[in-house]
Amino acid sequence: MSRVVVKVGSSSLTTPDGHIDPQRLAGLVEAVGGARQRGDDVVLVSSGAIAAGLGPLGLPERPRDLATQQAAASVGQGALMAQYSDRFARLGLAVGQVLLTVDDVTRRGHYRNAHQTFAKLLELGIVPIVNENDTVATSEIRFGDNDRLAALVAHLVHADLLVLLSDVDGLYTAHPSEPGSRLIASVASDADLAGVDIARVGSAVGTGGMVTKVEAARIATAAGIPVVLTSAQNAATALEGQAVGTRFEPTGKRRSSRLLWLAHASQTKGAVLLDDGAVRALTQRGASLLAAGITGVDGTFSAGDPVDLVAPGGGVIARGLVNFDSTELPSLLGRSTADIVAELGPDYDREVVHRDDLMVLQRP
Ligand SMILES: Nc1ncnc2c1ncn2[C@@H]1O[C@H](COP(=O)(O)OP(=O)(O)O)[C@@H](O)[C@H]1O
Ligand SMILES: N[C@@H](CCC(=O)OP(=O)(O)O)C(=O)O
Repeated sequence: MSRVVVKVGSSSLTTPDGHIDPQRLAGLVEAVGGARQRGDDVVLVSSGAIAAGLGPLGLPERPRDLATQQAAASVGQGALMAQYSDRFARLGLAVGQVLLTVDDVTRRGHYRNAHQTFAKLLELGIVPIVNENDTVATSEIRFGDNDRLAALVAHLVHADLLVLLSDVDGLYTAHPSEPGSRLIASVASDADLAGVDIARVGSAVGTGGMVTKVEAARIATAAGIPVVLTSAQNAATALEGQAVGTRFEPTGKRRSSRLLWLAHASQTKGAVLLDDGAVRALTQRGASLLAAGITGVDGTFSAGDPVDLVAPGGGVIARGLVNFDSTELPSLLGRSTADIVAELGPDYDREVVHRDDLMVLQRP
């Protein structure tokens, strides 16, 4: 038995006039049902809320402004879930809706909660259907694309495989309409992507084209999870474990899920500027960040927010969840914790960023 996260794009589920395509949705549900019958756990990450809301709202194309996107998502998400519930019920399977925002998975308490929600749903044999909570997500807190969301969910649920389904049957050496472009069957490392052209955007309803899919594949494979990228028509074949589309091999090992979200999903609210000693302490010794090694603060943030940690040269060397508000930090800069506690009391006996809440992105 294995655990699979399947992500399906808007273009594979909806018609150009902004409605759900019932046949294609049913085909996907059949494929997922087959995997469940074999005993596999499946989490479905489904896009299509905005695209499926266009028709009912009489919108001719994907709106550009956030408020109308949110309204379309609100209508479309309900329509999608209604069809999924109906189709899965015909196979004797129950579905559970999970709508996530970035905060749900980066803040410590919320993250644990999301993890437990998935564990319980899977234990009960339910097929979780995940999307971003588009209706409440503002531009600052948005993932914006479900490819990366799926990679992070795959890591969160300890998946054995991530399947990315699109309207194209795999990654090509250049846009599939370019003469001479060829399907790439296997990607073992970044070196195999050298010279591959993924710049051209995809369908009118999809968001990221190949760029976000390759990025998602990088996140998942770096965390030890293989990825298969293929078309929705090939869903059953991919779920049966047969070679199809493009397979990305794992390049790294599993690490703390919450920190993976922090590095790849969160939008930082500001930055904390470090001196050379602090950079060395973080990158070489895995230490926590103390006020003594901080030279400045940028932006407005509250305790608990994700921030960039910036080296003297300007490079972002890490991300972390900060334990102080941006208004509190300036008076603490360069001071030892003992000195701060002596003046301000035991409440101030905390690291600016604890090492457990910190992800080093690059070593100088
Ligand atoms: N090198 C490439 N190989 C395959 N597809 C590519 C490539 N470069 C760009 N694309 C485009 O990316 C599209 C898939 O992305 P997108 O439309 O966002 O899909 P989805 O809605 O499934 O997320 C393909 O249909 C294709 O037009
Ligand atoms: N959350 C959005 C989808 C975002 C997205 O990544 O779309 P797609 O590129 O079609 O996978 C929605 O449901 O409309």
